Amino acid sequence: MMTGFFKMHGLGNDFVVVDERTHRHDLTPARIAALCDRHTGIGCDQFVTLRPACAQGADVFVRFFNADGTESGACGNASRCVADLLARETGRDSIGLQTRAGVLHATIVRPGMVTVDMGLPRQGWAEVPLAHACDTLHLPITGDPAAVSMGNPHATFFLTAPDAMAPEVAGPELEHHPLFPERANIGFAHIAARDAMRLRVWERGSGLTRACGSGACAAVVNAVRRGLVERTCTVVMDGGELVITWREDDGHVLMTGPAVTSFTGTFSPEDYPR
Ligand SMILES: N[C@@H](CCC[C@H](N)C(=O)O)C(=O)O
Repeated sequence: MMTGFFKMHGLGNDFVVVDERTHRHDLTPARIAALCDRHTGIGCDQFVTLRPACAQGADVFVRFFNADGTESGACGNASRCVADLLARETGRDSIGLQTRAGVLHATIVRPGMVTVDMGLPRQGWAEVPLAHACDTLHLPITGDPAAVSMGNPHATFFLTAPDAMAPEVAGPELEHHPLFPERANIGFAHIAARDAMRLRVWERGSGLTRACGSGACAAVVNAVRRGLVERTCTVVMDGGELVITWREDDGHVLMTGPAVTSFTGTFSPEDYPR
């Protein structure tokens, strides 16, 4: 039986989205990893499945998988893409996304431009999670990164020059640092102004991507905690820009940026190893 998919991206962070609301498709972690392979599969940074929602206020239950087949609680760029998809399906401009990290509310700013309320950042060491108690604003790792969870674990390094650290060199080891029991996404940020930063992210389970939405939220939260930027900040990544606001009144983080459908297609799950 053929499975339909949407190929989507947010700032070049790309996804295969499979709708399982009416029919499950036997998508094991190994099969997802094979489908994510850019040479022998469809190719994408993350694989996303949609199932019926069971939480109040949610239109759909969204699951995010990395290219290695592991699951993550959050994916900012894919959240915008799924909201855009559902908005076009329903004709509404407000969509509730149930994720493993909670229900996120998305608003369509205009066609193809979406704001997602990514909720509260988790700043406690056990919430990130870290392997032992320590100050999440100054991790005991060379380079002095800060950590926070946006529903998934992030560490952010603040660089003195844009290319002071190369994500593809430092990222793989840091992702597996013993301080991160669930591994971590590693951000490399350079503050350009009080309202702008440059960011590259080595993503857990997917490697260097062109943009990371949750990583951008984490970088702004960590930069605000360190007094480096204002609460609204433009994050410039290889694939383009996101505007992130860490709202003062309720502590929620809002992420605004594009969502694009590249093409649709079909595949046969049985053609990929289970
Ligand atoms: N690209 C994402 C994050 C995807 C999940 C991440 N690699 C993890 O394992 O937590 C984004 O846009 O947030």
